[in-house]
Amino acid sequence: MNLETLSAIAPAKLNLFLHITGRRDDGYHELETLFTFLNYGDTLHFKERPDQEIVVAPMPGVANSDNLIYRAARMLQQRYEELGYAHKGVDISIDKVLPMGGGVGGGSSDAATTLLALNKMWQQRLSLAQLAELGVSLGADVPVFIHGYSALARGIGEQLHTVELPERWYLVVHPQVHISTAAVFTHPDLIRDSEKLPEQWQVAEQRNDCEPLVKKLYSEVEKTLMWLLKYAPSRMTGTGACCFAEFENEQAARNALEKLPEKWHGFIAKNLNKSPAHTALGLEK
Ligand SMILES: C[C@](O)(CO)[C@H](O)COP(=O)(O)OP(=O)(O)OC[C@H]1O[C@@H](n2ccc(N)nc2=O)[C@H](O)[C@@H]1O
Ligand SMILES: Nc1ncnc2c1ncn2[C@@H]1O[C@H](COP(=O)(O)OP(=O)(O)OP(=O)(O)O)[C@@H](O)[C@H]1O
Repeated sequence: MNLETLSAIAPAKLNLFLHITGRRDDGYHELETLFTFLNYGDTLHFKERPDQEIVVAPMPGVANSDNLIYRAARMLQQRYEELGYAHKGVDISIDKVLPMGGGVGGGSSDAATTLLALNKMWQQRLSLAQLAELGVSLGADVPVFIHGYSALARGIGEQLHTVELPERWYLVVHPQVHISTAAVFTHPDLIRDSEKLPEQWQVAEQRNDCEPLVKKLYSEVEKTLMWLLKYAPSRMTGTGACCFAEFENEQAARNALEKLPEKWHGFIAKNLNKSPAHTALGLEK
């Protein structure tokens, strides 16, 4: 039997800005946020199995049944079953480099790459729109990773408008604190009443509405931002903890990384308008 193998990146995302414009009755927040992808992320390896099993390599700190990779694979199998399409089982291993709870969307990106890669292995039966609809129940960030292009997101992050952004270099720093997205979104002091974006806007003039609260709760995040701001314009991504500084070229970003205090972890990456997962899997919009 010919068992197919496939590897693909699950890239990090940055929220170049994040405004919270309201709260829905179900507790989810309405956002206006600008997503771009980085040429840096986890790598997932898929190998078809002769049976129907889904076997995901253990991930420290995450129970197998909670692993978004497992949940995405199982969800896709079930959808295929409902529609009467054939599918196989799969072994999935991962080279994890993205910090968990870091605000760079690692779990959502792993889930999205799993959906994209398995749908490709199983003859592309579902469209990207169908995969995004499936994926949003795994995480609010999954749709943008399925969409695969830099986007302004509205709603809870699932209404996506493709944008073309300039390519820049980023120094992304993880202050080595774990921040729960749910804890930030349920905090009474979170800013939740930002004005909607005007017709014309500039990224530099925007902000991350979670930043004041997270800086107050986690002094390491405040210290990280103060340190980065010495080198370049800087902001937090998502609900933290990672913060990023934006540079015109790679060398300037590297010069700053060389001076990074040892207690923090940092990496350099370039943003990409097309997700490198889509490039790796040969997917078009
Ligand atoms: C903050 C962002 O990272 C911005 O990209 C995302 O919106 C968060 O996406 P995510 O981690 O995939 O979020 P989910 O796993 O769907 O939700 C985690 C928790 O965050 C809260 N949440 C999330 C997204 C959103 N628009 N409003 C929310 O209030 C919910 O209370 C939820 O319990
Ligand atoms: N494959 C996975 N990779 C990472 N985290 C996972 C995975 N599966 C489940 N999780 C759980 O999801 C939590 C959030 O992970 P994630 O890395 O996506 O956070 P994040 O970067 O803050 O995301 P976001 O920017 O979307 O808020 C982790 O703490 C972990 O318990």
